[in-house]
Amino acid sequence: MINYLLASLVVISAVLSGACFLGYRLFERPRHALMWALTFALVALQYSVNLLRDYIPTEAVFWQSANMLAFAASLFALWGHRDRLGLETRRRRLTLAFLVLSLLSAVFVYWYPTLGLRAAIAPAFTFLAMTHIAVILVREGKEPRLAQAVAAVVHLLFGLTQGLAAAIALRLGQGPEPELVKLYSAVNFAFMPTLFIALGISAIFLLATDLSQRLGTMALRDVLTGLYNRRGFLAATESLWARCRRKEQPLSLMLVDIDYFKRINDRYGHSFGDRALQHFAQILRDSIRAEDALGRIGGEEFAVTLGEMTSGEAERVANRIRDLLATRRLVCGRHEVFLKASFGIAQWEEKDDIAILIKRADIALYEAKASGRDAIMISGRRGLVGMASNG
Ligand SMILES: Nc1nc2c(ncn2[C@@H]2O[C@H](COP(=O)(O)OP(=O)(O)OP(=O)(O)O)[C@@H](O)[C@H]2O)c(=O)[nH]1
Repeated sequence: MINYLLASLVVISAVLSGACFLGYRLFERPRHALMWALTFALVALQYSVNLLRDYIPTEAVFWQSANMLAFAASLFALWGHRDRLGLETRRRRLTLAFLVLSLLSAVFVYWYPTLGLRAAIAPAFTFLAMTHIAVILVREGKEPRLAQAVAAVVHLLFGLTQGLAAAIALRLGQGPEPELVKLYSAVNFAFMPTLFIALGISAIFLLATDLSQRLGTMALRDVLTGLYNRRGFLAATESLWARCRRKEQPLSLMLVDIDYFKRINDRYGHSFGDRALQHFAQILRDSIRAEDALGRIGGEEFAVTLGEMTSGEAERVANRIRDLLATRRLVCGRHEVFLKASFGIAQWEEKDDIAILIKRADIALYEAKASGRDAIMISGRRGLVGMASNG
């Protein structure tokens, strides 16, 4: 009966390892997926060692190999979770922990054979590792939190059963009490396998939620600059607009288009053109507040929605951008390039919806371009408000 259970646990661990490995291969190779694949592979080996116990030459070899596999599995699980949350982990420390634990196990297995200690050391360490994972999942978790909260609970419960198993193993080492043996079997063969499967499922859920979160972000972001794309920009503008309307505050929308960008591509190449777009995006980022909406809505066309700002205040922002463009150079080999841009600004009016607001900013931008470029034009105001002297 126990052998059947162990055999199914070998298969389940192998399947979980395969699923994590697939997650690694299919979902842009997150390193933690690979570590979890290794964790479950090591657990599969650990259950195999238990299953093949009768074929292992000595009890000492059995305990030492089972313990070392358990230490390695817990350490890889821990490393994977820390890696996923962006927490630094020193490989040297992990190796050291593995060596010290293996040595300690060897002491209880070979030099001072102590049944309780050699059986308790691995679950005791797993308890510590799982509790650590549960704590960092709660403390350092990122949005959305549901999958992480579930994983934290499962890790904690699994850790607690391991802690309980360790405590019972310690007591059993002093003499087999029938009640304790029963409890030990219940923990090892009923709770632990169930929680172990839940643990595997929670890992797969984490990988899946991370992926869907990434896809959601990618759908709203421009890959080259990291700014919003048109869709993301419109969504961010909608919420800014709703907030300003509620608070009866002004709002301005600014379209910015790099001048003669085609020439940059033609002269210095497309990849330099890409760098120029990133450079331009950074200047825009540095010129506005975090709560403003900023997007790249076309090839070399950008848009900024400035909450609680009149068109006059938006004009000051445009001038700040022009100042930065004039001072921050781009270098391509021996060449220095300074970008220039044209600006169209429109302030929201009662009758406008977002489409009309954008349309008005677009007409102003067109006029700025038509006037000779490197200029700022405000919708509804006659004439240019800013134009470089060497325009
Ligand atoms: N490197 C690079 N170039 C791009 C990208 N998207 C669009 N472009 C280029 O941007 C250029 C836009 O050219 P035009 O629409 O003629 O605009 P322009 O040369 O800036 O002229 P004006 O806007 O009228 O001042 C084209 O050469 C596109 O190939 C991109 O992602 N990377």
